[in-house]
Amino acid sequence: MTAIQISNVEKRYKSLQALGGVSLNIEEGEFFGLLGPNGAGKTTLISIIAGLNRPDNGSVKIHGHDVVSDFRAARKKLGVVPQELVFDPFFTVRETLRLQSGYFGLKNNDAWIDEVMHNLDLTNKADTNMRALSGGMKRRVLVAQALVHKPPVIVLDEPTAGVDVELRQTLWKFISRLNREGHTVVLTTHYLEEAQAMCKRVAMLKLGKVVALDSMASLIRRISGSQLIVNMTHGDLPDDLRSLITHPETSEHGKKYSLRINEYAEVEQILKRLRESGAIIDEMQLQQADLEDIFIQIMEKGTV
Ligand SMILES: Nc1ncnc2c1ncn2[C@@H]1O[C@H](COP(=O)(O)OP(=O)(O)OP(=O)(O)O)[C@@H](O)[C@H]1O
Repeated sequence: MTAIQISNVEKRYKSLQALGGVSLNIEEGEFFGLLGPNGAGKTTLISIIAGLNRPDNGSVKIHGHDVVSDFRAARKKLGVVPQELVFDPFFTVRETLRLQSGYFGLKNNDAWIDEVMHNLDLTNKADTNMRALSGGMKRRVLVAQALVHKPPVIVLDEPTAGVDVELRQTLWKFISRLNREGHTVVLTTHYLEEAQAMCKRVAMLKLGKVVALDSMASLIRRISGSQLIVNMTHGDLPDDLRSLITHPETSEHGKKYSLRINEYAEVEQILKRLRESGAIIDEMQLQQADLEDIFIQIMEKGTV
């Protein structure tokens, strides 16, 4: 079944086209990444998915329920962790989670609330007032709140922005477990390493349009080859190797270059040529292409 069906969604803020006809299908059980630079339209799309913002055109369905015409049913299937920390400061953590359960008509939800708190390392803060929590702890509650009704679809809008390593690990462990148990997860993040580690498929948005949509594996494959980074204390790159330069870098000691290589055998050839030319290599590094390289290429050139 399709977990989230986004069909030709358009959204305009006065003269600004925030979303220019976005279509995407996210299947049940996927771990999906929604990536893009600031202002690409990710949060606008998520707020439309969450039913908090209306599209000017197009539609979104969660497990077949339209987020506008069938809002209540769609909302039950969905847990959204928003980017901004907004809370009622007068309640404790447990009260906040009970209230949220009540919003979904769930009574006697304490066993699950306890489990969620335990998995997010919140148990010892259960009776603490929200206003007394640190930012990172508040973010944990925000995640817990999104999960109180065990939604089959979980959407996280930059859940790790400004949080420490410990929370990241706790959060990813729990979210991965939920994904393994069948929950669909949609994630936006500016930490591309995180997206590369977690997401099986990604969409990249630019100025409100989908500019790439593919599995992580084939996106990574699309960018050809790796790079050999050499730092030379003596000599310089021979002319016949200059066409391999991806970007010259400045180095305090000697000359530093990143060279494009398509297969490892080429490393040997390059080193041989450098030796023949009298260059002395001080430092050398082999770097695999990663999601960040692809992201930069797609955002700059529109394709890889
Ligand atoms: N309520 C609003 N009124 C007017 N313009 C808005 C509003 N919300 C968003 N925008 C604009 O719409 C565009 C898309 O914003 P959006 O927040 O969806 O991007 P984003 O991809 O989530 O960015 P970020 O990575 O910075 O969170 C931006 O140009 C933004 O300034």
